[in-house]
Amino acid sequence: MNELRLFFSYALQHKYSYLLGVICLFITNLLAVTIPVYLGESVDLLDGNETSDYESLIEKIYWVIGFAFCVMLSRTASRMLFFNPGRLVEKDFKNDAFKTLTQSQQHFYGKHPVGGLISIVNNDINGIRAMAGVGMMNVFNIFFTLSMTPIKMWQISPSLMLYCLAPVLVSFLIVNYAIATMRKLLSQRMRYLQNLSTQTVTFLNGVEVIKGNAIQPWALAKFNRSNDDILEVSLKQLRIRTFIMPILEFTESVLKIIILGVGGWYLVQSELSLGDITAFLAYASLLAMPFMSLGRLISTVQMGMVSLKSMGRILNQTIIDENTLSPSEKASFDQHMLFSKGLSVRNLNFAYPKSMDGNSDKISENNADKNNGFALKNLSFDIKPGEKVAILGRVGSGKTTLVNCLNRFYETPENSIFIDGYDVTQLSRKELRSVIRTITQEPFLFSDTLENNIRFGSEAAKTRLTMDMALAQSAMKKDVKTFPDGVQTLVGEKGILLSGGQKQRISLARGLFTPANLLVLDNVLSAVDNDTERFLLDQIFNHAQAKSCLIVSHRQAVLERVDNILLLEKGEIIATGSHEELLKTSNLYRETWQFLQTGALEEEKNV
Ligand SMILES: Nc1ncnc2c1ncn2[C@@H]1O[C@H](COP(=O)(O)OP(=O)(O)OP(=O)(O)O)[C@@H](O)[C@H]1O
Repeated sequence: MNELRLFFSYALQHKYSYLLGVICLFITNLLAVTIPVYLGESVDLLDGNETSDYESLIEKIYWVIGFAFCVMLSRTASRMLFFNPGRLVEKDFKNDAFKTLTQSQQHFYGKHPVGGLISIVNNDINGIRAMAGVGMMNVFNIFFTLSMTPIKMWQISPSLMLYCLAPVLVSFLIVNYAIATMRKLLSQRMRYLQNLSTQTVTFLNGVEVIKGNAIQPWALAKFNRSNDDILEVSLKQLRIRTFIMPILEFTESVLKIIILGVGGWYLVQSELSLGDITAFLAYASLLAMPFMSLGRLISTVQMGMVSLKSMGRILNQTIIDENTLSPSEKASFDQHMLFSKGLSVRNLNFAYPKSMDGNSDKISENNADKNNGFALKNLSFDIKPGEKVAILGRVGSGKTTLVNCLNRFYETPENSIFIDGYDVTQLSRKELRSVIRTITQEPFLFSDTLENNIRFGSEAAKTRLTMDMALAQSAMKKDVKTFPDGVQTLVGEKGILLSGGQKQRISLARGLFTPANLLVLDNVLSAVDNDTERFLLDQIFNHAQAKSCLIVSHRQAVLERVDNILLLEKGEIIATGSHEELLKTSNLYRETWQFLQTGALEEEKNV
């Protein structure tokens, strides 16, 4: 969607408010151009110096006061009627941007760093708000003033009006040139703000690394450079802005001089009265105002367009997340019965999009060298209800990639992964994730209480576990007793107040708490000791609410206990079978097993 379409798809939701605002602006301008008529007539009455004119003068003064009061009311109303939608449009854009960001694919985040996205939602949005509020108001205000004021001036003296037009046009051309320069600076400034925000997020995320390696001077220098860029461009903007306003004020003064000079000449020639000149002077002020607003309007629109372009990068992503099964499939589809036959993977191939250069059609060179560009190649296997399956493979063999394809964290290829025969790409992510629950390799905790971190995403009504049971099953009960506020303890940003093992176990508790048919555990037991590991495995295998389990692990205790093992090498399944079968059929498995046993013996000796 182009920028203007995107803008109007939001702004037009408030069309009635805008419509009322336009009516108020029309009334405001009509009254504003009527006041000089009365002022002129009053001055003419004064000029007449007749006692009989005094009553008419008082009457006209009352009219002027009345009109001025009405102008005040209608202008206030018009501002509210335009500014409120501006705020509402801002809110809607922010909400939709956040919603889209929560559904964006992983490669989107590869192209757009989080800091930059935060800056778009927090800073760039101001441009859109201004365009929807003050911008929209100025469009109509300028149109009414510039159409009504010259007509009134023309009615008094066409030639004097043409004289007045000349300086206005000259200043308009100068201002327009200045504003064209502003546009470049504006988009530069937004880019710099996004850079600074990205740097801030990156540095704060890695603050421990910065402190640990004593590289504060390096980080500070980088931060300062970005900050200097912003300062430089802001100062340039400021210089142009401070130059525009005096030009417009100067134009107004020139206009008045022309009116006094040329109008004075017409007065001497008796072509105009003193009242006409007074009215003209009042119109000159009215005319200068829209030209000032015109400058502001152009810059508001330019800023808005730059902001809409940034926002469009978020909102214009095509995220299809709905059930797209055919009508006949839908007829037999029952969400509650899903996974009654289990999961099948058939000839699954997957290549990462080339993320950093923005060309998502190309595959990642990282993998291309190793496996013709594919991180997963021709994988086929099944997980039946109740079955426990393990994935074993060297570092970088594609284990996490497979996990992320199963739950569609990545854009899973069509016709490759099926649940009960339904292609997972035709199910909504919500449907899919109510069946497959994944606990990722890097546990992520929200800055909230421990209990909330476990409950997040669970539908309380369905779970048969109490918080106490979830804590017991994830071996967290003892730890929680030592926390000052038990399960209500705040865990800090990303769980900073907890140990690595505690974070892993809380994330495991989160997975166990919410029922699912297939529990996928991606290397989640790496930070726990052997005894805890055995305890956790017992809980997972015997008490988990899930019917089936897929565990990425190279732990002996896992490999011995699962029904089936998939041995991955460079993205391909090179052997599959139970532990006993693989010991007989796969050299690599046998070697790995011997290596694991040696490692375990060493560990025991060290203990
Ligand atoms: N986001 C990504 N973009 C491009 N390539 C990636 C991305 N993530 C992983 N890869 C590459 O895909 C391959 C498989 O990675 P994956 O993370 O699936 O391996 P893994 O078996 O889980 O490794 P580990 O045991 O270290 O977790 C690796 O070559 C890796 O460099």
